[in-house]
Amino acid sequence: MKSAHALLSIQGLEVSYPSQDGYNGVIAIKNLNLELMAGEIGCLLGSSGCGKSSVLRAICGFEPLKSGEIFLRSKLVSSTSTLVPPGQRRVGMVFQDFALFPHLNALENVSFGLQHLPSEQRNAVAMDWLSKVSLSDKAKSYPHELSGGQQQRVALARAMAPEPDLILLDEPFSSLDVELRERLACDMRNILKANRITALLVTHDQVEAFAIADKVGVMADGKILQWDEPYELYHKPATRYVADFIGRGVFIKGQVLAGDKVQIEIGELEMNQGHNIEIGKEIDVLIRADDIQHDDNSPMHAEVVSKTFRGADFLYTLKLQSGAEILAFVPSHHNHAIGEKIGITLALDHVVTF
Ligand SMILES: Nc1ncnc2c1ncn2[C@@H]1O[C@H](COP(=O)(O)OP(=O)(O)OP(=O)(O)O)[C@@H](O)[C@H]1O
Repeated sequence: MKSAHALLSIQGLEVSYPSQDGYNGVIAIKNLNLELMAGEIGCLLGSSGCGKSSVLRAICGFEPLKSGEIFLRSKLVSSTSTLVPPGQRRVGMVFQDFALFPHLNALENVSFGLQHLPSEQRNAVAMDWLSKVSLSDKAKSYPHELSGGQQQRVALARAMAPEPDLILLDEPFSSLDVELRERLACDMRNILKANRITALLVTHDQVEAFAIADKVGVMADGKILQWDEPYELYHKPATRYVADFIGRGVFIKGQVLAGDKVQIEIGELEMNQGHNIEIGKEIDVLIRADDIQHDDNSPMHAEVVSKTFRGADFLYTLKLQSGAEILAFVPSHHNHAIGEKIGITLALDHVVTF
């Protein structure tokens, strides 16, 4: 159902590409629905080839639709018989490689989309946007004189300056260092929110998606499997694929007990969503790395099978008595050897079962 107040509304979107031999086409997007309210930041999250960029291209007007409709501010911009040209959609775009004009300085890059304004006003507006992304002092710098993060902020200012209704961001952090990404994702969210900009981002990186977006859609094979707030996606994944894709975890076997409980090898858990499951039934229980706590005093032990040092913590793979393996994040001052048995406790809030 299309909401009258959505800034962006996509209904039943299908996009396909012709195959190389010209016969059987590739269906890249299948019956995709999504809505963004004004000021909301959405994100499409999925692995390579799942169709994220095809959705952005369809919103921009670069792809004709096989079926479905796209509305911007309730105006039909794409359908099988309508294709409003990209330049008339009031949609801004920030590309993976930022695509700044190398021969123009930061100010000129930002003023590029402001040709309709008299030159004095154009400069003032561009300077104002540069200051909103904290780059007033770099107005005269050329892209090659700016760091990756600064180039990205110029690209964002350039996209925001003409005040589009919607900004699309295609993997905006992928060319930057891993450490930088999380901080910049947080900065970008603050800039977008401070300027009440509606944005849709695509990424394959969950940390980025969660740091920036109000709503995240997990995509696979041209479909959105779940569109939800990050907290809900993490704690209440609707499908096994989503549970697997989000966070670090494993499934271990459990048996349903009376009173909506489930027994797993390392304890008894209360199910928040397990009603109507027949007692005695075997189910899979998701145990994430952050559900397991290391505790030297715990009587329950597991053997360290492998470990990855991540700076602040280790990601341990631990073997239980049955041979089943679980993951655990353990503060990095607890440096245990492979083969050692360490004490663990279960600390689960939301039990996810399939
Ligand atoms: N121009 C094209 N011609 C034919 N097939 C295409 C074309 N563009 C994309 N595809 C196919 O459509 C599917 C979705 O591609 P898309 O680029 O939307 O995925 P993506 O999730 O953005 O991937 P990535 O994260 O790698 O950029 C893929 O199977 C891809 O091979």
